[in-house]
Amino acid sequence: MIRLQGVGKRYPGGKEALSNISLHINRGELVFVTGHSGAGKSTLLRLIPLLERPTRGQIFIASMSLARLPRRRIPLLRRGIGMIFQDHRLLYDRLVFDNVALPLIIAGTPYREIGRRVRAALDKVGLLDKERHYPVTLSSGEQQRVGIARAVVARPPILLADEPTGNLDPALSGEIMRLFEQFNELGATMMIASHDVTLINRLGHRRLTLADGKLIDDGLGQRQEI
Ligand SMILES: Nc1ncnc2c1ncn2[C@@H]1O[C@H](COP(=O)(O)OP(=O)(O)OP(=O)(O)O)[C@@H](O)[C@H]1O
Repeated sequence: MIRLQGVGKRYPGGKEALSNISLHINRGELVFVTGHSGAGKSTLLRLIPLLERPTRGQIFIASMSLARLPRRRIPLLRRGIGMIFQDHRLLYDRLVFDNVALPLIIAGTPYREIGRRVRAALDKVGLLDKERHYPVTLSSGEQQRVGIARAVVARPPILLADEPTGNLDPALSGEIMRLFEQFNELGATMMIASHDVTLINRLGHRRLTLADGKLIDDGLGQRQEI
């Protein structure tokens, strides 16, 4: 589903954030991405919806080469990828309902469908009673769950989460990971970047380990030289 071949990323004027990354994530897999601060986890996730472009190598999503994707097709690529950020990135002047509805509006979903699907997504994250609230009136964990509802509402085949439990206590982190496992069981291919080694160990999914921009372990028993 997601394949990288010899991918490198150097930010303008910066050092190499990723170098020579090759990996393959199968359809329906749930994979953790771990590594020290600055190891390249966010950069790796940002390459997949083309929020950043690689400076070397090739990325394929469902066998389609991103290098060959015309610029006008990028919005369509992004509609198939739900993203969850640590800092939520909600629209604070819009109600919870409107935040979650956004991907459906962008996708041109018929109006009568929107209410039903937004409520189904809010129900899934336990926030059905908050649809008429503004995000600022919610706790950090609730805001994170609004972000998750927004990411899954259009049922994208790929979900990417960047430190989704970074600000949350262990109980809430565990709850959010269980939600992710449910989405994965429904078929979503998932990449979750996280520092939370205790939680990752407990859940026991495949783990990609980055160090200084290199993939030092692909979680398949093939440890690479740094
Ligand atoms: N927009 C940018 N411009 C220049 N350098 C960047 C940019 N974004 C990231 N970097 C650099 O690329 C490297 C990898 O950063 P990245 O954010 O991907 O790491 P990370 O593993 O997600 O770190 P953290 O866990 O702290 O979020 C770092 O050296 C960082 O300073």
